[in-house]
Amino acid sequence: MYSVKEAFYSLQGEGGQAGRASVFCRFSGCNLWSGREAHRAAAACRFCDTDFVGTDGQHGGRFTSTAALADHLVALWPEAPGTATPQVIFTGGEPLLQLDEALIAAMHERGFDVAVETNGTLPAPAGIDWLCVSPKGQAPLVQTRGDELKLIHPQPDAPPERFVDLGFRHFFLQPMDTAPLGGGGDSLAETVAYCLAHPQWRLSLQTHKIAGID
Ligand SMILES: C[S@@+](CC[C@H](N)C(=O)[O-])C[C@H]1O[C@@H](n2cnc3c(N)ncnc32)[C@H](O)[C@@H]1O
Ligand SMILES: Nc1nc2[nH]cc(C(=O)O)c2c(=O)[nH]1
Ligand code: SF4
Ligand SMILES: [Mg+2]
Repeated sequence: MYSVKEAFYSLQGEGGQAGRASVFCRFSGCNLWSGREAHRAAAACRFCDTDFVGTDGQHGGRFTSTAALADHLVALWPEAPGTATPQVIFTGGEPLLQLDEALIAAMHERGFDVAVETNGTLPAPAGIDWLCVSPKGQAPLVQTRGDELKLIHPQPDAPPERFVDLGFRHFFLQPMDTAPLGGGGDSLAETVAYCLAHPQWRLSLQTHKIAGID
């Protein structure tokens, strides 16, 4: 049984695949926050910009079989000209609470590349084509390799220096959107300054928010 908050077709907004058309599957639930505002201040992850509670979003629901969820996601890919490889991005919430090798294989069988956005506190199943790890504060990091490390900045308890020797192909710093926290701070200026001073890091902007899309 898989619990999905919402599923939709959009452009990957962040990181090294920004701009790529993708089907998003947002799983319900997270191991670092309940998703309830009353619990935010005491959570292990306190800056989340996402509603991942329940299964009531667009194209959300409970899926009792791997094939049913895979077919549901494939149906969101448009009938479109051209030869672009379809991609599904599993996110959440924390997708590694639910994503398994069977679902990855089912998406591969249907011709999709599989990307994942994870907080890195749970081991990733085999077969993922693009693994994005976004560490959170002091939460123990078990996924120390992947395609991109995308650190939200600034996090006083997660300085970039701690991550530079890990096994990732790309290192991105993404400014913290403080709107979910009531605003304040200038994450963008601080992140730009850090990237200028530390060229190992590249700037990642949440381009879907700029574009006004999901
Ligand atoms: C909502 S999370 C879901 C996936 C997974 N739980 C994680 O944290 O990576 C998706 C992406 O949004 C990022 N994110 C969450 N809140 C943010 C914020 N306020 N500003 C910038 N990025 C944020 C996360 O770090 C992660 O890279
Ligand atoms: N367009 C778009 N790109 C994204 N990349 C990662 C997202 C996420 O919430 O995991 C996200 C999202 O919510 N929307
Ligand atoms: S780990 Fe990801 S989904 Fe969970 S609260 Fe943090 S940003 Fe949100
Ligand atoms: Mg998002």
